[in-house]
Amino acid sequence: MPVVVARDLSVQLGGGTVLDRVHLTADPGQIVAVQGVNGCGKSTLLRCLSGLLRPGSGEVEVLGGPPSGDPAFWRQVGLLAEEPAWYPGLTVREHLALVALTHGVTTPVDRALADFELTARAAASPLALSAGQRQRLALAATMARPSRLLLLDEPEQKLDAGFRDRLAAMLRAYAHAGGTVVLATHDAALVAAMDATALWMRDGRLTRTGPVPA
Ligand SMILES: Nc1ncnc2c1ncn2[C@@H]1O[C@H](COP(=O)(O)OP(=O)(O)OP(=O)(O)O)[C@@H](O)[C@H]1O
Repeated sequence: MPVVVARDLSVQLGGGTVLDRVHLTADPGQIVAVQGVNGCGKSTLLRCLSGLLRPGSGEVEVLGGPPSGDPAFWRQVGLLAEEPAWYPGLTVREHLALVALTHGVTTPVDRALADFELTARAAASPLALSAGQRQRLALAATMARPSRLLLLDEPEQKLDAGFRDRLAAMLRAYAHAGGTVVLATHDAALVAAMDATALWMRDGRLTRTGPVPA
């Protein structure tokens, strides 16, 4: 059974059509990567899939029902969209410890710090991190806990090339273990490295074909 089903999704914003009868499905173990130019509607699609935006028409089913927005839903779904608000009085380690405690993660926090290359900054406040380090912390907070679905809006943002490769490997492993990923991205190399199903958004429509090379 698919983890994500979107049928005939349409969204109008600011008087224009942003999503136009979009269909999308994502199965367990599948990584679906949506690419397309700035403003083509990728984030809007992810907002619909996460239940943060109600489509004007069409249907979304996530894990067998409409995205409900209650804690039980979010415990199964990891979302990386806008940068989260950090607690200035908590360190990087304490943020990840909070996530681990809340989600019953038994793997030591040191492991997540190492996986996301944050060990050397574990005692810092998130506000004292570089932009790329903060992106890694946001990814760690999303990925270092159990979930069945990851919805990621441009997870490659601000990451260096080495960590992008690492991210691809981590997402591949997540999918290999049965997780589902739907992401919006501008990084074609990341899509290839993850062996993802590549989709393109153009004029509010989702297609399987990318831009024709010039
Ligand atoms: N609240 C809003 N009111 C009006 N128009 C909006 C609103 N939010 C988004 N839009 C418009 O909807 C379109 C799609 O925006 P969206 O953020 O989904 O694009 P995107 O593909 O994620 O772009 P990017 O690659 O720049 O992140 C854009 O033209 C944007 O200007």
